[in-house]
Amino acid sequence: MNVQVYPTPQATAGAAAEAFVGAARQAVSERGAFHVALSGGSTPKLMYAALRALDVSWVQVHIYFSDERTVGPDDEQSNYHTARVGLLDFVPIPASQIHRLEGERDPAEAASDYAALLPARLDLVLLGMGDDGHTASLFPGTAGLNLGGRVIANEVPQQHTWRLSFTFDEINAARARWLLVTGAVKAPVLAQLWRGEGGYPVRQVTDPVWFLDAAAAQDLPAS
Ligand SMILES: O=C(O)[C@H](O)[C@@H](O)[C@H](O)[C@H](O)COP(=O)(O)O
Repeated sequence: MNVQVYPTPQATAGAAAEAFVGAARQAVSERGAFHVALSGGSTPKLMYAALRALDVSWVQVHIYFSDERTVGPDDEQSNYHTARVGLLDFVPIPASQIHRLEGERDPAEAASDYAALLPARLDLVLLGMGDDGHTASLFPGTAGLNLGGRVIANEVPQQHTWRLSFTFDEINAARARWLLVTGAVKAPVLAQLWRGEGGYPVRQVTDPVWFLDAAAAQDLPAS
């Protein structure tokens, strides 16, 4: 397992941002572009802030989203909105290279259209993890956990809503997967994951690189 633990959320985000620069440089060097899917939630905000100050060849970066809430792009709940106000408004990435999941549309139609615009293979999928062990919008007990294809509409009864999400097939087809997880609230789930317990959705992500802060990693066995 590739597990990197840093003392604080800021240090964890900074390390992930530096790794993002390296991954982008390698993808551009090898294939002329960097196709990366951002995750949602709040954890990425610190990484976005760190990325704004780093040297990335943004004109060769294509941004996607691993999941999205069924809201419009200006809604503060939107993962696109979080990325836009935290990063995309501050870097010279062509608007045509920001590929938004259209949460305001019919979920099934939006999912189908999004799958059609994805590259054959993403270079990187950035993911977070909820304190219930979900990742992207693949929540415990939802149909999406077992759906194939690339992008789905997933009903999330525990949140009384639908979400748009990559499937695990899509996530695991990418060249790389990073899980950025910080905060003590995530520690119990991580400890169970490490013990092979809990049956959490995130365990279906293959060969991730874990970027953890000390609080999230506090219950893990000393490596
Ligand atoms: O849309 C979302 O909510 C995310 O894609 C989700 O999978 C997120 O990564 C986790 O819920 C962690 O969220 P936090 O970073 O806010 O803890």
